[in-house]
Amino acid sequence: MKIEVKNLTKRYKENVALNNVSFTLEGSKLYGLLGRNGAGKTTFMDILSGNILATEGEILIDGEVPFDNQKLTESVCLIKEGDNFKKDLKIKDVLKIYSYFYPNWDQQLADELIDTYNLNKNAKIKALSKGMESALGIIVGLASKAPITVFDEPYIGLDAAARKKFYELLLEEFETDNRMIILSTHLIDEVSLMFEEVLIIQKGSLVMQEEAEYLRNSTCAVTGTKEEVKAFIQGKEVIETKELAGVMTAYIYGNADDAKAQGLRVESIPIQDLMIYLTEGKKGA
Ligand SMILES: Nc1ncnc2c1ncn2[C@@H]1O[C@H](COP(=O)(O)OP(=O)(O)OP(=O)(O)O)[C@@H](O)[C@H]1O
Repeated sequence: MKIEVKNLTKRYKENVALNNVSFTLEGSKLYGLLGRNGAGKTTFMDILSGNILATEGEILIDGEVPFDNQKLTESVCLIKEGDNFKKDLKIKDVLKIYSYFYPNWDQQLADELIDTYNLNKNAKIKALSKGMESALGIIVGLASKAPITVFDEPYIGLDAAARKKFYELLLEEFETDNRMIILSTHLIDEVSLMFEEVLIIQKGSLVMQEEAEYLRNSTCAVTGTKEEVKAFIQGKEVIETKELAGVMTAYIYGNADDAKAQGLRVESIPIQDLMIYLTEGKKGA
């Protein structure tokens, strides 16, 4: 499916959550939607899911506006950080409701995942721990088989092992199904290797949209003595430098194969560090 975001603005009174943002997402990819607190990520996901209206501009899904459009809302499954389900329902009721709503619902997958996450189908939502409720969100999101599935920080309260399971499930999903998944997360280091494309939003504006592979190949971190690194980065496009006890690391754009020949250590830059740099507006050396 194709999502076209055109000059999208959302204002809450004087608060501008999204400011004239435009971009396109297309095909079955795992998108990472990143940004600091309050950047506008959730607002974008709410408009995409047809939950709220834009103030100006629009989002088109395969050419149509999602608000009040049942065909499209059946194609988009948004799982939020919490409060996805009514507290008085039982897990089995939640599964039934979602199975009616999503035409591609996969009951077998839902049942398998209920076992995987050790949930009791007869338990009420209000009796679940935070982690259990998050697990149910993940189960519903995956079993919905919605062509566009959006996870907004879906794992509050989930421990590291349960999160790892979620990442494995996401990857399995990609091997077997054609669907676009948008994952918004602050745990970037845990998932960045899975992203195929990364979007970074800062204060309501898009500051970067790039293929993750390109990011990995077009930037690098070079480490060595302060003198060596300073000499090496002369004339290069530097993102950031860090120095500790005479050892310097420079994040630069471009290929640094020649740095290895000079005895410098060359590594890739964690996407999390790029995000912090881009959203803090730090200057390079
Ligand atoms: N219902 C609302 N009423 C007023 N302001 C709102 C509302 N929802 C969001 N905002 C504001 O819009 C801006 C963007 O919020 P949003 O929740 O989209 O950010 P976010 O990137 O999802 O943040 P986080 O990573 O903390 O979840 C913030 O300044 C927020 O205070």
